[in-house]
Amino acid sequence: MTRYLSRLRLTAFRNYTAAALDLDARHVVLTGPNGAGKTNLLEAISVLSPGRGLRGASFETLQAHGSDIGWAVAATVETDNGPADIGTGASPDGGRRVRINGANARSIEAMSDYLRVLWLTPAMDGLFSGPAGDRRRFLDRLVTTLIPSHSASVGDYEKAMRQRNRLLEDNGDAAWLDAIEAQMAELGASIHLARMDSLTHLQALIEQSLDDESFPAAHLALTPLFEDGAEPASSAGLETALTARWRAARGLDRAAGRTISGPHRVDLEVTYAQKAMPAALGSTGEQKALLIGLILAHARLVKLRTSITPFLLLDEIAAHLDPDRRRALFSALDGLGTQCFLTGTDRLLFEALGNRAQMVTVRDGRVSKG
Ligand SMILES: Nc1ncnc2c1ncn2[C@@H]1O[C@H](COP(=O)(O)OP(=O)(O)OP(=O)(O)O)[C@@H](O)[C@H]1O
Repeated sequence: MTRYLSRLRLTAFRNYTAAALDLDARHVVLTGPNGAGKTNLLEAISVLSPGRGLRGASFETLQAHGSDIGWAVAATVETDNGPADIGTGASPDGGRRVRINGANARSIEAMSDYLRVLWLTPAMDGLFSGPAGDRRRFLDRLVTTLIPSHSASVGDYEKAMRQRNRLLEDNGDAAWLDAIEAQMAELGASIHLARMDSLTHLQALIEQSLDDESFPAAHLALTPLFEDGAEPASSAGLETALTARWRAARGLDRAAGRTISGPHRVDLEVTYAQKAMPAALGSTGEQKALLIGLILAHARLVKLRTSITPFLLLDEIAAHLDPDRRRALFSALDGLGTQCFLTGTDRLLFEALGNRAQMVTVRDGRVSKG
């Protein structure tokens, strides 16, 4: 059976006061005017996974303005082993609560046993040639969908780095700096290796999509750029290299007020048919087609490595594609065997999906079927 969301409930989430949606296993098309709440609904699904969701927003911003009830998102996931009720929301300490089948769960990572979520949004348009941060977020998202604890490791690394920056600023104790840099190096090396491993697997699947004319991602190459020019041979080698680099850079980092180099600065070189981006980029529609090819490869990878078919959230994608590519997208989504959530302002864009999708109208933070 295809895993699917059969029910979704939003409380005090963005522009939704309270909304409930019952769904069947088909794709879900959300249509409605600008500002209706379509992306917010996708974001609600995305926060059912580790990390901060598809906008990368802090949890406070998810809270509906003017509401004194804490935000919450709950869903029922239908699986081969029966339905599972999962939910997350604001917790009094400013973090988030996680509930699975009526009990509190230790962390959001536990949710990954029930669902994995991937998305493609207009904010990812700069993935190939925009700022490095966009590619880092993509990379960490890639790893998190395969190794759910990755998101927390990145958080721990960043926390340790902030501590280091504060210690440098305060001219703190050198032994403390040694200890924090050692902790950063251990976390940084494992984060780096997980990224490289996931990227290698993704690249292999990208290359296998050769026959896909509509989404010709097969010629796309994502290659890590190393600050030192070459990748260290082992995790231990990387830890040693990072520790040495940070120790040597204390003066420079103190002057800069931040840690100038390390795994938090990694970037990817993106080429298409061996040509560098952005020169190799075609039209807006062709770029979208490449991004779709990439996300489809990502979805196949998650399915292959975790045996959990991920839910796919595609925000405003159909509008950029010509009718042939739209049809190809819909059949590619069918081929994945997952429930996909698509948004758009124009219902006609989804006509070719016929009854393979259920239509949902979104208006002023309210949802209705049909
Ligand atoms: N915390 C919040 N509380 C209340 N409203 C919010 C909150 N955060 C965002 N909004 C509002 O939610 C509305 C809907 O946003 P959303 O991005 O979901 O629209 P959309 O239907 O995807 O529109 P578009 O077609 O323009 O992309 C916006 O008007 C925004 O101001």
